[in-house]
Amino acid sequence: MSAATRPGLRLRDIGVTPGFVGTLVLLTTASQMSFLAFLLVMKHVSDGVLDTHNTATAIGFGVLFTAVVVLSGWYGHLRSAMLGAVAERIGLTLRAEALQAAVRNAVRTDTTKGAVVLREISRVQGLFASRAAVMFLELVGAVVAIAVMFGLDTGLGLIGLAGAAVVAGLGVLLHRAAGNRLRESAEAMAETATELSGQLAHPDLVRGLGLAPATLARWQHRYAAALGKEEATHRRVGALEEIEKLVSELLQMGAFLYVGALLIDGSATAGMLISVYFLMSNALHPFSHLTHSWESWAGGVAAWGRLRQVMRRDAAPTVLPRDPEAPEGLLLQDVAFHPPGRPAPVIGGITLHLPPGAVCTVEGRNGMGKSTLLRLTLGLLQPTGGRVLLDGQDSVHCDREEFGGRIGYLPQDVQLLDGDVFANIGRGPGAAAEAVVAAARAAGAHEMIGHLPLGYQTPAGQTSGLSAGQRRLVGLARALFGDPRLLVLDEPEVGLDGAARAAMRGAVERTQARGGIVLIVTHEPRTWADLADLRLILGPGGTWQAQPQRPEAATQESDLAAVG
Ligand SMILES: Nc1ncnc2c1ncn2[C@@H]1O[C@H](COP(=O)(O)OP(=O)(O)OP(=O)(O)O)[C@@H](O)[C@H]1O
Repeated sequence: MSAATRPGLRLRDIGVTPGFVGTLVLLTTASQMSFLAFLLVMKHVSDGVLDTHNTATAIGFGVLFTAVVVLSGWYGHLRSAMLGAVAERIGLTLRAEALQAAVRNAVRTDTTKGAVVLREISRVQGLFASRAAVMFLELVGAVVAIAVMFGLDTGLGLIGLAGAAVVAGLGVLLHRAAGNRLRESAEAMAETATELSGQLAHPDLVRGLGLAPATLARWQHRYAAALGKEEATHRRVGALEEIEKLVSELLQMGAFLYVGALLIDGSATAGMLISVYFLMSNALHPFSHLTHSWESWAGGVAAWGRLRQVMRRDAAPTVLPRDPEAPEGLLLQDVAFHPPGRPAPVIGGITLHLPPGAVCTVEGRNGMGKSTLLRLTLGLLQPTGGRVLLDGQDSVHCDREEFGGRIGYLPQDVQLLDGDVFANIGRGPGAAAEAVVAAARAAGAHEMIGHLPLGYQTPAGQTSGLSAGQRRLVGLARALFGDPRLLVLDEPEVGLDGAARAAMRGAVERTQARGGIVLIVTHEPRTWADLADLRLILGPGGTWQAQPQRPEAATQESDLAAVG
């Protein structure tokens, strides 16, 4: 079955609708028009005032000027508020969805992309928050200003046009000078910081093996190189920015002098002389603003593209209804996993039915695909062929929250999340206390937790002082929380003492007795031999073999397993 996905992230999902863009264009045009009206009125009125010395007209002119400034400010405020709302919406809605896609991406590719996705979201937010997204609209103002300059005098229009071309050209130069260097050096710096924090996450190893000086030296060397590159680029960009500013001012002054000459010549008015300064500024500044915000604009657009890609490729799969024909329990129907580029599949078309109350051990040498099979069963990995159904519900095309509630999973490397022991067992801080304690008791962890300094309130994250065995027991309690229908244990016996092993066995027995299904990856099949109904043995190249352990169970439940 192919993974049906949503059409992907669109601009309208974050509120950038045609209506939104239209309103932005209208506000920008209105602001430009009011500026233009102001200029024309100012020109005529000031020429009149100079001739007639009429104070009332001068006051009227002042009032008009204030009104236009207030109006433009109001338009600007409205526009900022609209853009701010988009930035906020990106933070509120996109973050959750994009992070879920990042988690799916991380599970699929075995990488940690969450932090990268967060950075991409911040970049897109920055695009709107910094107004860089609407810098292009400001170009309308430049076109209008140049057109008015042509209307006043062809020579003046040419000065405006040439000035805009020079500033835009300098912008291109500026962009070339910065090129990808700023982004590259920022990425190099982020990479070195990530690498360092990755190494510092294993302080015992780094200190114990005396790796600290080498680690720091390597980091310092790479960091200094990235910093040097960034500073050189900043210096170059800074110099070009200064040149651009100077050229803009010279051009403005040039236009002023040109109209001054026309005035002396009698072919221009004083009003025109005053207007020309504002007109030049309107003709040049949008280009220079665009240049200065180019990095954040280009960065934001590229980040948007990458975000769309992640969200399209790792969009939430569509939820399929339960298959009414499917039998109760866990059904693996011709499940295969053949990653591209590999000569043979990791999992080669397993068909298996485990009815309620069945225990199955999964065996095989290192690298034979045991963990991959568990991930396929849990729906964390999309099979390249076949499907997995738990009580008729597809494990990939499901409501993850609902499906996750029916699953208990104890991975090989137990990761406890930030928060206390209670929140970890209860899969969140709002769980019912009785259910959390019941799960802890079932895992044989209740007493151990009682002896912790803060009991169930003991922090359980990475920095907690829980031992590896204690973490495993808390992990088992989390797996048993809510009496899951399917309990999946990845090498559960590793690193546990006698009492903890007994608790683990007890948990399997109780799950079996209440009609749950248990899947155990193990390198010690004998530990589970008396409980297992079925042994699934994985071999190289996706080969597999299913051996029923209890003939009576196999005959009673004729479809306990199909043998491949
Ligand atoms: N998403 C994936 N893409 C490509 N290859 C993968 C993917 N997931 C697993 N594999 C490959 O499948 C093989 C089996 O890995 P898996 O972790 O399932 O083995 P295992 O039997 O659990 O090993 P061990 O006993 O050492 O834990 C490995 O070679 C691994 O690289």
